[in-house]
Parts: sequence; C-alpha cells; structure tokens
Amino acid sequence: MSLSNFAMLMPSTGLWEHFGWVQTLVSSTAIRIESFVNAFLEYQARNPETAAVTNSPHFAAAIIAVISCLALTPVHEPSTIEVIFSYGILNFVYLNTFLLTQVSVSIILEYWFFPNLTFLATCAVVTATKRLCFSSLGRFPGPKKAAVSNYWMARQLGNGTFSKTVKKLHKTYGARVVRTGPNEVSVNDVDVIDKIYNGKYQRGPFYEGGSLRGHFSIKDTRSAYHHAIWRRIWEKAFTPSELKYYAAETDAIVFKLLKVLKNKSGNEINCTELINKFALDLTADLTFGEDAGMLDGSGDKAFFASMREYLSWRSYYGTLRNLVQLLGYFPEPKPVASFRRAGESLLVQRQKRGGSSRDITSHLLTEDEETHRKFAVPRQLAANTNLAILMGAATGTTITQTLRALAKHKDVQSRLQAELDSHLKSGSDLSTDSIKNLPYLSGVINEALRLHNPMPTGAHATVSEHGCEGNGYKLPPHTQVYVPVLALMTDEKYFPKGEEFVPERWTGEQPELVKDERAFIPWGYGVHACPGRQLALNEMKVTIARVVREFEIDVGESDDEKKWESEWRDYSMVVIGECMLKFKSRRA
Ligand code: HEM
Repeated sequence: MSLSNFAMLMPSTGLWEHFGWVQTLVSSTAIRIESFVNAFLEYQARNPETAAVTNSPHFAAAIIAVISCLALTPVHEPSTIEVIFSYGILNFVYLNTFLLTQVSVSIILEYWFFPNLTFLATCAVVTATKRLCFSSLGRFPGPKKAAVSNYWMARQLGNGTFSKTVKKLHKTYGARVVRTGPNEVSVNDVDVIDKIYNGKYQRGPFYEGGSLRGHFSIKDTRSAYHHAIWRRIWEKAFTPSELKYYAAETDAIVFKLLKVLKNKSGNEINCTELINKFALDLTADLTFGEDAGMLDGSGDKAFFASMREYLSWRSYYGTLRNLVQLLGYFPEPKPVASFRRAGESLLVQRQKRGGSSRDITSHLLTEDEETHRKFAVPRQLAANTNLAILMGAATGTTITQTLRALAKHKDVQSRLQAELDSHLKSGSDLSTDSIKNLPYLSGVINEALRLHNPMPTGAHATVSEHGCEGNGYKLPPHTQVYVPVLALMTDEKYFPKGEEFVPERWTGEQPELVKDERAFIPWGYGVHACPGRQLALNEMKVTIARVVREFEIDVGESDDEKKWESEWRDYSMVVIGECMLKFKSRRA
C-alpha cells in the first residue's frame, strides 16, 4: 500500500469529522513525501553511477538535515529542549536497531556516528546559508558575523561593548535599521518607537536569561498576564505618600554620604566605589527597611564584584537563548548564585526581623486587588527584590557619572551652585519637594540621563504578526527588535551637539538643541517603562543638590579619560570603573 493510500485510512467519522483539515494535511504531506521518494528512486534508476553517493548514509543524513531545517523554518522560537529531545529519541531508536542486531563497532561508527556528524554539519551549513542569503532581514546592513549567529551579539554584550558598537554601526552604515543578529535588528528611528513598544507588546527572548532559580522579575517576564498583575503590585510602592516617606529616608543616607565626603575633603577619592556603597545602603533601606552597612564598612564587600559578574554573565547568555534553556537543567552557575544569594541575604534578614517595616518589600508582599494574586514567597519575591537592588545600583552609577560630568564642566557646576545658593537665600531648603522644579538642576539631571543613561541598550521586543512599518522599510513579523537608547539619545538628528553636556538645552535657553523630544526615553517606553522613575529622580536630585551645594568638585590628579572609557561597560546595565574626583568643602 502506498503512503498516500495509507494516510487515507485515517478515521473520518465521529470526533474526527471536525478535524477534516488534519486528514487533508496528513494526506497532502504523505503525497509530497511519496512523490519525492519516487522521484529519487527514478533518479537512481536512471543514474546508476550515482548510487555510491545516494545510497550512502551520509547522503541520507544530509537530506534529513535539510528537511529538518526547512521544517523548523516557520517555527519562530523553537524550544531547544523539544528539538534536542526529538533528535535524541530518533537517534536512540536508530542506534538501537544496530545494538539489537549486535553489529560491530565499525558498522555503528560508519552508519550511526559519522552520519550524525554529517547531519549536524549540514544543519550548521544550511542554517548559516539561510540566515546569510535567504533571510528577510538580508536587506538591512550589518556585520556578516551577526547575521550568521547570535555569538557576535553575545560577545558584544558579555564584553560590555554592545551599545557603543551598535551606535557606531548606525553611523558607519548611515542607516536607521541595522541587523545585529540572525533575527534581530536595531532601529534608530524615533517614528517607530511607539509602534515597537505598543500596548502589551511581546518582550524579546533576551529576557529569558534573567531568571533566578527559574523565577523572573517583573522586568524579565515575557508573560503579559503576569506582567500586568505584577505591575499593579509594584506601582503600589511608588504612590505619592510612599515617595514622601522614601524622601525622608533618602535625606538621612545622603547626610551620611556628606559626612564621609567632609572627612575626605580635598583628597582624591574613587567616587565610583563611594557612590556604589551609598546607593546600596539607600536601596537596601528603601527596599528592606535597613541599610546594608556599606558606608560604615560593615556590609558585604564582595557585593559589587558579584553584581558585575552576574550582569556580564546574564548579558552573554541572555543572547544565547538556546544555551540558557539548557542551563536550567544544570546546577546554578556561580555568577548567578553569588549575586542571587547576596541579594537574598538582605531579604532574609528583613523576613527575620518581621514586624511592619515600611519599605518596597512590604508592598511586594501584598496581593493584587483585581486578581487576588501575589508574588510567590520566597523565590518570585526574591527575583523582584533583587531587581530593586540592580535598579538602585543603576541610580548610583548615574549619580557618579553626573558628578564626573560636573567636575569636567566647571561652568555647569558653577551655574548649578549659583542656582542652589539663591534657592537657599530665598528661604527655601534642599528637600525633595523644594528642589523638584529647579530648572537648572532638572536640566543637569536630564542631560545626565541622556548622555550617561544606565540602560543604554534598549528594551528587546518582538514584532507582532502584522509586521512593523517604518520610514521606507518594513520589519517582518516576529523579528526581534530594539531601539538603541545610546545611539538614539546622542543622535545629531534629534539632539544637535549630541555628545556634549549642555543642560541649557532643557532649560529653555537653547531649545534648538532638542529637535525631537520623543527621542528622550531614559525610562524606557510603554508598559515596561520604569515605575521607579520618580523615586530615582528624587534620589538623584537630592544627592546632586546637596553634594554640589556643599563641595567644589574637581577631577582628581590620577583621572585618566582613556582608562575611564575602557572600563565603562554596558552589560545591558552600565557598570563603571574607577572615577577619581576631589570634593573640597565650600565652607572651609
Ligand atoms: C537612573 C535610574 C533609573 C533608570 C534610568 C531606570 C530606567 C529603567 C528602564 C529603561 C526600564 C525599562 C527596561 C526594559 O524595558 O527592559 C526600567 C524598568 C524598571 N525600573 Fe527603572 N530605572 C531607574 C531606577 C529605578 C529605581 C530606583 C527603581 C526602584 C526600585 C526602578 C524600578 C524599575 C522596575 C521595577 C522596572 C521594571 C518595570 C516593568 O518591567 O514593568 N528603576 N527602568
């Protein structure tokens, strides 16, 4: 009986009546396979001299590889586990046909092992050819290595050079869209931001690398359902009354920082190290109700090293989704484990203290009013409190970079000091509420967020099944896409003198330096935009205002621009190296 007749034997009554399309699909596939096999046999009969090749197991392996690759093409995000499982099962069955007949090792090598290698090599060649020559993204310029494999992107991210490289690529090609992965593009175009991050847009697979012990934070979840619930819970932590409470806590820790700076007045210090400690104390206080003891020297000294290692690891493997899916079945990698544990130890201490601490965690422990769902304790909760720590560190990095910019631009520093001095002279104070609308201070902070944003890579999204229309180009459905924040926010099209630190562009004095304000997206865009934005702004403004009012800030003798540039890393969150500054008390 032929294959197509066999397919016709599928039941067509009862429940199957409703699945006529299955029968049609099975029989049409069977007909195609049958005609392919017949054509092949005919070819063999007509060309007996090719039999040596076409009868070889390598030939069969190569054909099966081509068919498998073509069959997988329409699947947008094939599951690594399913692919390896199917491959393993089929191979196991095939291997057993040899083992059961007790054939020799050489036969097994010849008919099983080496054909398997041929299969894998063919898959690699077919995939690379498909990506290079037949991809719908082929019309966009980009490095060839990036088009062939995600390793190019993984290396850029793991080395912390990604956003700078992408910025350079946009300049080199003079293109709005650059291909940076087999199925990934960077779109430096303000007109499509709203289309890419529209509604409950689908997050890209990059976020799968962010899981901690299998649990995702709100930022890394790809589930729109979970995100909506978690977002409502998170937002409870940032209501105006909570922000007011956090402002008082922030003030107390800023005073600790001022004390340390006063003790070192006039001496060169590594500002990165000091502000990192300050930021961790502040974040721990706001998240867990107790500072981490970093400024007073009692905290975990290895915290920042473990965070840095984790971020680099996560950037690298986040890009290699296939590997990340497999890693879930192995013991937790060291960089992930040490960062996770460092963060969790703060959460554990808080849980032990019990009581009713007023902090971000107290809100994360409440249920969502609409669905009555909560974060699962402790793992889901820990993934989210660890995110708070990371975001606190991001705020610290931005503060350090702002202080450095002020030390490098003494004219800007003097104008800011003058604004703060006159604010105080008018009888006001430097509390969060009182300084929030100071124009020059706001200009300095905006400029810092534009030029020194701690998240310069951009959020990864997946183009919907309708595709995405841009200025003279169309992104195909299911493309992975991101708006490169660093390239966008320094682009001369949108911000003339884009590389310069000019707070006046925001104060109304030089409005011509903001050509398109839509390109200012330091807090992300759409449903995943930063809910902690007001808290971060308050922290940055109060810290900068109090430090600048108290100290004259200068670049230290051992400051080295080249070293600074080379130590700057973008692990999808910026990590900075040594920043040598001098803080001299203005009252001395
Ligand atoms: C200068 C400081 C900060 C900047 C520039 C910043 C920026 C951002 C950006 C760009 C995103 C979106 C990331 C993405 O879509 O992949 C984000 C998300 C988030 N940020 Fe911030 N952030 C800062 C500080 C903070 C602080 C202090 C908190 C408070 C804990 C916070 C909490 C969050 C949370 C919870 C999310 C995830 C939101 C979601 O996925 O719905 N951020 N932030």
